[in-house]
Amino acid sequence: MSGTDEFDLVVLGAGPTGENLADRARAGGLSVAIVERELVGGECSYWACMPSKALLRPPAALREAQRLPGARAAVGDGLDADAVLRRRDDFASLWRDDGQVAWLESAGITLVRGHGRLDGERRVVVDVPGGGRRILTARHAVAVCTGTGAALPDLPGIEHTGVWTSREATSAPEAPGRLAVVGGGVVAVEMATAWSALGSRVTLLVREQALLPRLEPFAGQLVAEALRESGVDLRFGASVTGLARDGEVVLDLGEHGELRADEVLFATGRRPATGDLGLETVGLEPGGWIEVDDTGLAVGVAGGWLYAAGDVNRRALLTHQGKYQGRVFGAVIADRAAGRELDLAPWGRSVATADRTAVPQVVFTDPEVASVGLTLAEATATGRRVRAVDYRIGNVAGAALYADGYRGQARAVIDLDRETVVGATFVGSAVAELLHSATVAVAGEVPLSRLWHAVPAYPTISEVWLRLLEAWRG
Ligand SMILES: Cc1cc2nc3c(=O)[nH]c(=O)nc-3n(C[C@H](O)[C@H](O)[C@H](O)COP(=O)(O)OP(=O)(O)OC[C@H]3O[C@@H](n4cnc5c(N)ncnc54)[C@H](O)[C@@H]3O)c2cc1C
Ligand SMILES: NC(=O)c1ccc[n+]([C@@H]2O[C@H](COP(=O)([O-])OP(=O)(O)OC[C@H]3O[C@@H](n4cnc5c(N)ncnc54)[C@H](O)[C@@H]3O)[C@@H](O)[C@H]2O)c1
Repeated sequence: MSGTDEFDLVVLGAGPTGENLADRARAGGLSVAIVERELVGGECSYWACMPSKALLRPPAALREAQRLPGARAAVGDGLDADAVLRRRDDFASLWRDDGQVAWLESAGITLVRGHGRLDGERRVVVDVPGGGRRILTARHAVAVCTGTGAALPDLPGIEHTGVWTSREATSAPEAPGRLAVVGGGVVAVEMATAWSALGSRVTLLVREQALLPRLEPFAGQLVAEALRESGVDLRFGASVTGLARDGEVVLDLGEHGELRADEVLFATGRRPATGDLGLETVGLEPGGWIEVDDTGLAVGVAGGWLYAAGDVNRRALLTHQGKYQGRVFGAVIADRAAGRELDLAPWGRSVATADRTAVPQVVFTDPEVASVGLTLAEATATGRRVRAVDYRIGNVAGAALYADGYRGQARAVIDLDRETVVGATFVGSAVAELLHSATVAVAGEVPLSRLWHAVPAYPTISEVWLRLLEAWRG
């Protein structure tokens, strides 16, 4: 079967980014087709954010109750792992996308199932399930929102070993007895936390000397301390040099000997899903990240018709940031098609300014890590005159009430010339919900003189804001 269809916009990939971009372009008056080769909803819904957070939330709730005399006795110390896994399955919609397909229909977006490839300017060829091709042409634009897959290191034996990537780590039906995790980034620490709580004996193998290297150093230190206390065997400076499976997995750790485990998760970063996307037909390098300007236009492609949004452009590999780009770029595509004027000033409606200076992220470990904007090191590297102010969150009345022995740390990075907050990091229980206050301060460039008037309620953990301001004033 083959056919040609014309739409104003063709979107490749129906993850959270593609869905939002298609929705905003449709709302702006365009006809939109979206091409998806797997499940509508993308990585986030089925093998990333949703199932991982569903695995992490029950152990977090249990730990919180265990830290409170009176509640501790009521919850005991066990976790019902089967119930956690069943709830995870529900949050992954049992790996079915009917709900999201219905949403696409309600939004008036045409779904084309199959693997899509660019075929020159404003043309997409889709290999449809069951054979055959469908050709889509775009009157105005094509948006690549194809996301990423797990990046595996090039190790002897890896292709025959049956290793876990983030997909297996978020969808496994039961906890392996022994789980080795390779990597020290967000996926590694979240999944080590989850599977350790679900009953696996976890060994975390970190090539570097610290966890979460892109965040403030105290974040990785506090998470490392807590992982060790929860029984994770955390090894820094450990590199896997080869591996094999003989019933169990045998990891060669070079001079550090070998490690045996039932499964091994490689949480070693992401690679863009652009290897088989026809990028060579539009003058871009297959397999590479697609660099874009602040309106989403691909750099190096003439004619102003190719956009890329979400993970695939490498600006910020986070669902909320992909959705933000989807909202901004989808509206830009509709505005350009209609000849409407754009608002290109920093923080204008047509540019994704926040990607550069105000990206929030929560790492759902115990303790949680919530951060936004620049770390002290990043801010210093930009040439700004900055100063960090720090405070122990456990000294705030709200935190002491929240949990006995509350451990946590907060830092605000202050721009000394503008007297605004350019970055903030909170580590501790329940800090995730505190983060948006910092995001508003950073994105809004709220002067410190005004933040004094943003009074945190007593006794909440958010009083840490007051303590940070006091630390700044001295
Ligand atoms: C374990 C894990 C946990 C995470 N947790 C969080 C979290 O808590 N919070 C957070 O913000 N982020 C989290 N992330 C990151 C988040 O998953 C990504 O940032 C997000 O999924 C990116 O969305 P996207 O739409 O750009 O890409 P994706 O979600 O990867 O979607 C891309 C879609 O394109 C489709 N596709 C690819 N190529 C083609 C093609 N040629 N033709 C047709 N379709 C194609 C794919 O099938 C997929 O459906 C996590 C990531 C991992 C791995
Ligand atoms: N809660 C969240 O927001 C959340 C959760 C999970 C993932 N994510 C997103 O997904 C992205 C990917 O996460 P990730 O943890 O896979 O990547 P990452 O880039 O954060 O971390 C990768 C880690 O693997 C290590 N590594 C790389 N190659 C290696 C090798 N050959 N041997 C040993 N170690 C190696 C790196 O040093 C690093 O510590 C992140 O950028 C993050 O934004 C977000």
